[in-house]
Amino acid sequence: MHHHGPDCGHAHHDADAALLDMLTGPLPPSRKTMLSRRDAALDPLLMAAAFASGPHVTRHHYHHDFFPGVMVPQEEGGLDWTKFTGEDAGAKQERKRLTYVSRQAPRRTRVQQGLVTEDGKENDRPGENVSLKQAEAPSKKRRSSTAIVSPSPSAPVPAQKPLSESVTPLKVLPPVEVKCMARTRIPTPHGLAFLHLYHNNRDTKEHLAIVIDSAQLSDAQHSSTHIRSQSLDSVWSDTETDVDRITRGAYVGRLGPLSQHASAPHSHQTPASSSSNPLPAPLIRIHSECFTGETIGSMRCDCGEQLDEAIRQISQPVTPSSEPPAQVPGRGAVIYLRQEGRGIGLLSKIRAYNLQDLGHDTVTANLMLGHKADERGYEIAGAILRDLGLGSEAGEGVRVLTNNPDKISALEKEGVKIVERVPMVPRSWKARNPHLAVIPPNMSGDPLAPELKVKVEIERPVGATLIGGSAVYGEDLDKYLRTKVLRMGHMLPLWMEDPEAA
Ligand SMILES: Nc1nc2c(ncn2[C@@H]2O[C@H](COP(=O)(O)OP(=O)(O)OP(=O)(O)O)[C@@H](O)[C@H]2O)c(=O)[nH]1
Repeated sequence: MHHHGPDCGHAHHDADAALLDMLTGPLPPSRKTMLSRRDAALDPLLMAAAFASGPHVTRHHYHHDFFPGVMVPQEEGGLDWTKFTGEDAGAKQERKRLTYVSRQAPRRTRVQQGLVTEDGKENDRPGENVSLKQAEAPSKKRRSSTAIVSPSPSAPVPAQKPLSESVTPLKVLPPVEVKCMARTRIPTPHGLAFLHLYHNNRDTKEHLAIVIDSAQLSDAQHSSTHIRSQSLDSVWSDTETDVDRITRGAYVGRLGPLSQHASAPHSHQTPASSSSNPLPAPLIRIHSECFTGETIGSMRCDCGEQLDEAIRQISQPVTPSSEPPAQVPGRGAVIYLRQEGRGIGLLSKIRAYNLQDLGHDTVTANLMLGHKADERGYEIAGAILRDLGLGSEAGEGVRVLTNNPDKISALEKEGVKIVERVPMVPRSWKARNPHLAVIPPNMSGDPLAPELKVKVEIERPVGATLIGGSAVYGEDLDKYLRTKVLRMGHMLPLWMEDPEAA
């Protein structure tokens, strides 16, 4: 922090002297090779140091005029010194020079505007509001001179804007938009998936859709039952080639050295035959990122197994209602949202875990840290589902894998048509209480007999997506699951407390 005391900048400063010494003094023999003189590059620094020790220039000016951004790295035109690596960027590209540009209106104008009083003092604007940016800055008297980096030294000098203009009012957000940037085939232990990466206009995170629909591999034609991204398959520019399209994943069928069919743009117009579609509605899950549960196999939560289980269940073959019934590949998607820790982020979640170790539950821990129990949003998920043609009002709707009633209502608010909720019973509960493994047939399109289901789920081979495989069981996990039921209304039977519940 710099100061604005009355003596600021006028007195002799030891630091300035030390700096000058360092720049101009003879180097000790031992340092000669380590710190060689680079006079040209240091010129502006020397000037600044010299000016800073002069009688009329304070250290305040020194920082702001020559090194804007020393204190406020995000300052417009400032250099972000937090990213300074010490490497000589000029070695690779043409050296960029610091140029001094004043953004201040002439004094005459400033006096007229009441910015400078007769006695020569700079004033704050009368009656101005302090913008957020100013509130963060150490001084309200910030000058608007700045140094910018060429090559735009001759950029027009903008007149000072009235402060009211620079105070950003709370804006109504534009409608959420998503664009699928790329898609690729991913083989998983449960079967084939197409990973879709999305960008959006709300945050800078790369949200994902794991689409399971292996039928589109063999069928080169676009069918209304295929789960395809409209934004990915659309034409992005007049000049894009088939290779561009195929590279981002806008192809149909299977991609191979001898099979390259760029997809055609399409819209998700519901075909007239949608009511006669014999397939069960696609099964989807909206999953929130959980580094601990998914990547390092944490047994504090059930996130890892939920992701694995969702991909497994969606991949299960389904039986169409047509005659004769024959199994066809399952289809659906996991929308993978980058909202770690129910939206509070990994750092806060780690702190929350420590509070949980002190005896608080997951909801209280969040509240103690100043967060809500759940800070997630589902607008982006809604937009991704629309882009994939899933759950549209006129279409077949979706079946949703969840126990969380809030998620169901949030999705319905986004206009997602949900025809069924499919519960996610924790594997460890099913393993200890086989009754739980029997899912009523109307709750799932899974035709497997209950006995077979239990066997598949408990003895399934360890998948690469879940460290520790099916052995997910522990005190922490049971505590977490109990809290989800009791404090967040998750729709699961608490069978340990109440054997009847199962
Ligand atoms: N803040 C916090 N987040 C957690 C904790 N444990 C897991 N999470 C996060 O919770 C999210 C998963 O949410 P859950 O509440 O487990 O399940 P859900 O998605 O709401 O509900 P289901 O659809 O039924 O699974 C992930 O983002 C995890 O990182 C915790 O103790 N504290």
